[in-house]
Amino acid sequence: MNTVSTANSSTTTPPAAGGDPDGVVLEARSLVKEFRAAGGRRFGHAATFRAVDDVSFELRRGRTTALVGQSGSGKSTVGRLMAQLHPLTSGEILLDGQPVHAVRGKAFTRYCGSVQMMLQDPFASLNPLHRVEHVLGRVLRIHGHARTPEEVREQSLALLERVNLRPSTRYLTRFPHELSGGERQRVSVARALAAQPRVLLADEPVSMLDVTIRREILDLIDTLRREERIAVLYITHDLGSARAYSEETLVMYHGKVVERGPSEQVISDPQHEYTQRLLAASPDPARRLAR
Ligand SMILES: Nc1ncnc2c1ncn2[C@@H]1O[C@H](COP(=O)(O)OP(=O)(O)OP(=O)(O)O)[C@@H](O)[C@H]1O
Repeated sequence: MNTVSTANSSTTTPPAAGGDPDGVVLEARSLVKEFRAAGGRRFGHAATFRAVDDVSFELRRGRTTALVGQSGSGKSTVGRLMAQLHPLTSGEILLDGQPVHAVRGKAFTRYCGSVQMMLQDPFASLNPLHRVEHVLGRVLRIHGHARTPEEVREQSLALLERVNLRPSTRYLTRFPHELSGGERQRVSVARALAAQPRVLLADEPVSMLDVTIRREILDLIDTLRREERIAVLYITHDLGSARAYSEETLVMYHGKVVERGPSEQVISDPQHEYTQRLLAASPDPARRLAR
């Protein structure tokens, strides 16, 4: 599959020849996100709740960074900020070193050409009225990777092969309800790949799947990371898979990153009291998934 840079947005510039020596594709700098708090106004001002508080990190080519934390710690909000689905309260997101301002319209489409998001619920993220060929064809056309029906079909089949949905011709004409949960999530991966992105934001991509299927999907994402040099943000509450599938782990608590470092180190020797509690609450904190 072609992994050409698609950073042709007016908000971005392509990397310098040879690329960033550190391989940084997408960077979060001091991200803050406040939501209006439930319960209205205080002291005459709208009360706000800070879901993300001064979060910074870098996503590098061919590497996976895990964002872990308990429910409500702010992980998904970080993912949505990086995907440009929420405006920032403050802070900055940089793609190829260039600030990305809250993008809409065509600029948003161009941003999605570089940064794709994958959600945990494949039932909700795939339109039940559309066949797989429509789902993939739409993305291929929007990003200009296929134009004619023949090109769309050929590339869609190649994408299905890439995510191990074989025979691909059979999957092309299926509706989401004709697929298993794991197959649906493979279609979600294929849809993300159709944009030829350089960054994949995977928000709990396996939490709704049967345990037996989880590893298959995580292995697939890991293969793409390695072979296509995609930068992956892996959002999860599962410390075992963060350890197995990411080089770096960030631990979030109440909107802040309280600990970060090489995954092996963070999970085998946590320094922060919250990470220690998270590990203690994990069903098998010492678990290490075989690769
Ligand atoms: N659109 C919104 N409006 C108001 N509050 C929100 C909004 N989105 C998220 N929040 C709040 O922000 C906090 C962080 O939510 P977020 O979904 O980022 O957590 P999370 O760590 O991803 O949790 P989970 O693992 O359960 O998905 C929560 O308290 C949530 O209620």
